[in-house]
Amino acid sequence: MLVDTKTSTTLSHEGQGTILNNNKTPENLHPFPAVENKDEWALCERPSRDEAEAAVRTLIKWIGDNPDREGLLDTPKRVVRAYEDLYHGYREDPSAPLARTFEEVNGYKDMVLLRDVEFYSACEHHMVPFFGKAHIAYYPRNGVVGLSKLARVIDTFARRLQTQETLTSQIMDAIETTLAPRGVALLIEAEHMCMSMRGVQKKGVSTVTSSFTGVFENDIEKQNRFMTLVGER
Ligand SMILES: Nc1nc2c(ncn2[C@@H]2O[C@H](COP(=O)(O)OP(=O)(O)OP(=O)(O)O)[C@@H](O)[C@H]2O)c(=O)[nH]1
Repeated sequence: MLVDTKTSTTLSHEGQGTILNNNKTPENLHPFPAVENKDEWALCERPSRDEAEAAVRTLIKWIGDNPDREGLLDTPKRVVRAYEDLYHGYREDPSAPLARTFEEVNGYKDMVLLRDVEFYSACEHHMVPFFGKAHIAYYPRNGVVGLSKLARVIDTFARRLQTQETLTSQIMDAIETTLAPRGVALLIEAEHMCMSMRGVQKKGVSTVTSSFTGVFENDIEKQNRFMTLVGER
């Protein structure tokens, strides 16, 4: 939640109480914290669009090109617009898509599994893409959630600077705390371009992360069933 007066800004977010009194207007601040559970997120002040475009011009010069040549003249504007799209997760509340559940599902209590949810993210070390598929399952407790909403939660976290491990934990935490199902299973497989197009240059490496809670953690048969269904093609 963001509360503002013209003279002082107070920000708070579920589990992340931080007060900021610095005479900033809301436009100067990101609505959701980039850093979970740390006071550092209060430092996430948003520069102006002009400042962001100037930074892109600087990077163009840094790589050795001329930002004033015709082909690059509008590039800073395009890059800043593209960043708004690529990193839209910073402007979204990850718990919002899960707020609405459907309770009348004719007593359905078995596993709900979404396989092959495509996602695109960027690693926080090099700001280079990593992308792949997430497989997510849960056992309902008090109803089910719209299928697209799970994919939205994945995207909200993916569209921030990430590590694959943090992405995995954040998706799990959001589903656990908002939906409180009987258990969640999540497996993410991804290729990191920072390993293939630069640096060590190993193409086709698939990094796999996983997380299990509730019945998936305690009942190995349920966990195995999830893994089998994810592996079956
Ligand atoms: N654990 C983890 N590491 C990642 C992820 N994305 C990128 N990395 C790694 O982050 C590391 C950063 O290492 P540094 O030594 O600080 O950076 P670097 O000199 O650019 O490293 P190289 O990639 O080896 O050239 C690299 O080993 C990347 O492969 C991720 O999602 N999870």
